[in-house]
Amino acid sequence: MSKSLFEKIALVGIGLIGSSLARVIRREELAGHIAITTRSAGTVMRAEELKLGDSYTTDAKEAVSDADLVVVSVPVGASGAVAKEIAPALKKGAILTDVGSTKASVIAHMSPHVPEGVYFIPGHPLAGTEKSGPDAGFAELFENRWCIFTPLEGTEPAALEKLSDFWRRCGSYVDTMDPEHHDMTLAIVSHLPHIIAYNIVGTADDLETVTKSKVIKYSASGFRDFTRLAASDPLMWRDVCLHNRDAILEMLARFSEDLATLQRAIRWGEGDKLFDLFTRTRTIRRSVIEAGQDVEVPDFGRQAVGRPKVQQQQYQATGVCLAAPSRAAAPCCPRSRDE
Ligand SMILES: NC(=O)C1=CN([C@@H]2O[C@H](COP(=O)(O)OP(=O)(O)OC[C@H]3O[C@@H](n4cnc5c(N)ncnc54)[C@H](O)[C@@H]3O)[C@@H](O)[C@H]2O)C=CC1
Ligand SMILES: O=C(O)C(=O)Cc1ccc(O)cc1
Repeated sequence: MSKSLFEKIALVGIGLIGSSLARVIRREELAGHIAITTRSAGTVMRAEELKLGDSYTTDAKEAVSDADLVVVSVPVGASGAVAKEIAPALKKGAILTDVGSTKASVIAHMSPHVPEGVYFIPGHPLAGTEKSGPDAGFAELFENRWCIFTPLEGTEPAALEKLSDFWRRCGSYVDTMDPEHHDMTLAIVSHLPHIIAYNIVGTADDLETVTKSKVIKYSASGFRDFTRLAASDPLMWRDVCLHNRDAILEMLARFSEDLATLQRAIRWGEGDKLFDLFTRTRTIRRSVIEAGQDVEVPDFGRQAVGRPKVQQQQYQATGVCLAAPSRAAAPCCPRSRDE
């Protein structure tokens, strides 16, 4: 039997992401021992019933002691408190990582607590669903998805390589970005779609009761797609909004401007404008489908460390540079460093 990648992995938080990790770690034999901890005794019990690990405790310090890899999978607003709690028990030489949907704020809240000799490498698997809790996870969640690291300056290359290897063996492609670029990118490709979904479903819910029953009854697939996103965990998304505030506000401002332009085109019957926009966006959908799961996130100075199949069509099709302060000022994206 081949030796495990890590002798002991501690999973702090055992919801959708933590339990999916537990399942894939077991399947791929990535750890000699899986220690599971979360703050609620009921959730720890459920994890044990599901046989997700080898040991179970609500005592986070006990779970992380002697662990070679510690993965924090809790709502981003709780990451600082969790880091503070586990810090004294972390082993010298251990890798500490997280899976939070925002990165700059997680780094700000976790890194002050990380002891000397522990390698802290923030991460974010771009994989998930609208479900939460230990029953919702599945071993295939990370397959053919990106996992982005936002390493701190001076990160030990061997530790980054080992963590990259871990995520590759979970089925993911790995990449690095700086935290601000990550947060800006995710604001448009993930956070805004969720906010729009929460808003449109809320608007429908605010309609008069008679109309509302019709909305539910006749909801077309477009509205149904929004209701899936709008069913995502409220606490997790509250935290994402509060912890990626600036990037989300920037993207919301651009979105609102574009929506006002669209509104004006509809009001004034500017059919050509509508047709042109709808044609442009259709090409994006086509390149997303063509690219399958290997869709390239917009390039913000990315450095490939995994095995990404780089797909530039999505960006090339649009020419939209999300990183630029204004689209008019910088109509093209910087090219990736490894081109
Ligand atoms: N749900 C998704 O689709 C994705 C989520 N993420 C990120 O992964 C992290 C975890 O998300 P999920 O697994 O979906 O959430 P979840 O709600 O399914 O699980 C969260 C876990 O954290 C624990 N927890 C909650 N508050 C805590 C606290 N104050 N202290 C200690 N433990 C606490 C809960 O008991 C639970 O075990 C979040 O930071 C989220 O942003 C990343 C990618 C996708
Ligand atoms: O369910 C969906 O469509 C998602 O987009 C899941 C998701 C949620 C949060 C993340 O940080 C990454 C992925």
